[in-house]
Amino acid sequence: MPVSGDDATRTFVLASRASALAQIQTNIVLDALRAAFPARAFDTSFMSTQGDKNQAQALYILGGKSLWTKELEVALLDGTVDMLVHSLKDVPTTLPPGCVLGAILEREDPVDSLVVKQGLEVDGKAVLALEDLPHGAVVGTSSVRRVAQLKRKFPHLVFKDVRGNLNTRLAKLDDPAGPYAALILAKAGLVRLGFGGRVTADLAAPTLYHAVGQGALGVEVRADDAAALALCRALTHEPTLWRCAAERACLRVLEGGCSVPVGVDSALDGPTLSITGTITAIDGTLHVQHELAERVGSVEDAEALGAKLARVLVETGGREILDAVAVDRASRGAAEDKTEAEVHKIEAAMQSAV
Ligand SMILES: NCc1[nH]cc(CCC(=O)O)c1CC(=O)O
Repeated sequence: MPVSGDDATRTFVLASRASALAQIQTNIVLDALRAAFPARAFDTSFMSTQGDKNQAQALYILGGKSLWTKELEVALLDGTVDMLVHSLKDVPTTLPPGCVLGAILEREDPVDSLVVKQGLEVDGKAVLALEDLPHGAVVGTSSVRRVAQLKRKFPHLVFKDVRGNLNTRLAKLDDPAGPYAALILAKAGLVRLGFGGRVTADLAAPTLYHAVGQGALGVEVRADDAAALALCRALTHEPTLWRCAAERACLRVLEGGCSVPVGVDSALDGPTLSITGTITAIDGTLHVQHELAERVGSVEDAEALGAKLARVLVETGGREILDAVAVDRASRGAAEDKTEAEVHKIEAAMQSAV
């Protein structure tokens, strides 16, 4: 029985996946709620996604679009939990009916970082940048956005998938017999997990435009849960909200998720919001980029700016790039076409992802 009303004894249950990063992020939100509302009760629930057969079936029927968040949303909507804590970049730009983003917390540095294999030297010198890596050196990342942009700027490097949670990935990197010279990872995740010391260099724009929403935490609640929404309002960091609203509106118009080669960079300078958007072909050959800046006075203004940016990108060559990405994906098999066994495999992979 969903409990959406408010009484002083209500316990708000925060939930996320059970990965180390997800748990740390949930605890960040928990600490913020306890600090702001010392008289209220909060609890956490960490959901392992070794989903039972019914859940796997449900995921299959729902399609592969938002596997990251679907299972948690089922628990949110049925009232088992009250607040879902996500890395905002993993949250689809359109939420299911009945779910809303109640809070967006202050963003960590959204840049991607270069992490070089421990002790790696080239010509007797430590590697401090992608430029220092020799022809054919293998860089690990599973993100099409990172591969597309970096192939274009560093054609001498080879990009290779790397899977597993952060510890596993770093172990694969440092394995003397392993193929990787370096990895590209979101700085925010490294810092939150206590691996900030492994960052060799930040790859900020214009070297690499980060993912929409990267570095920010989002809290998803039931749209009709006025009490949870009121608590969330106290956690929201307005400058992060405006920047992320613009970034997400841009991606929403481009109809992409985290698996399209779309990069952004945004800044709020007084009332002026500026946002750069990029779309890059998977092989790095084509690239469109545009920057808009406007005075904004509301989240709606920020969203309008992001949507306008998307239209400019589409009209200046972005449409052709995105269509080519869609064709490429279809040829590799759409998520909707996957068998239940394949969905299980995807789930297991996500479970181990950071
Ligand atoms: N897609 C995985 C993911 N989702 C959120 C983060 C890191 C935290 C963040 O970007 O907010 C990561 C890891 C990475 O991309 O290196």
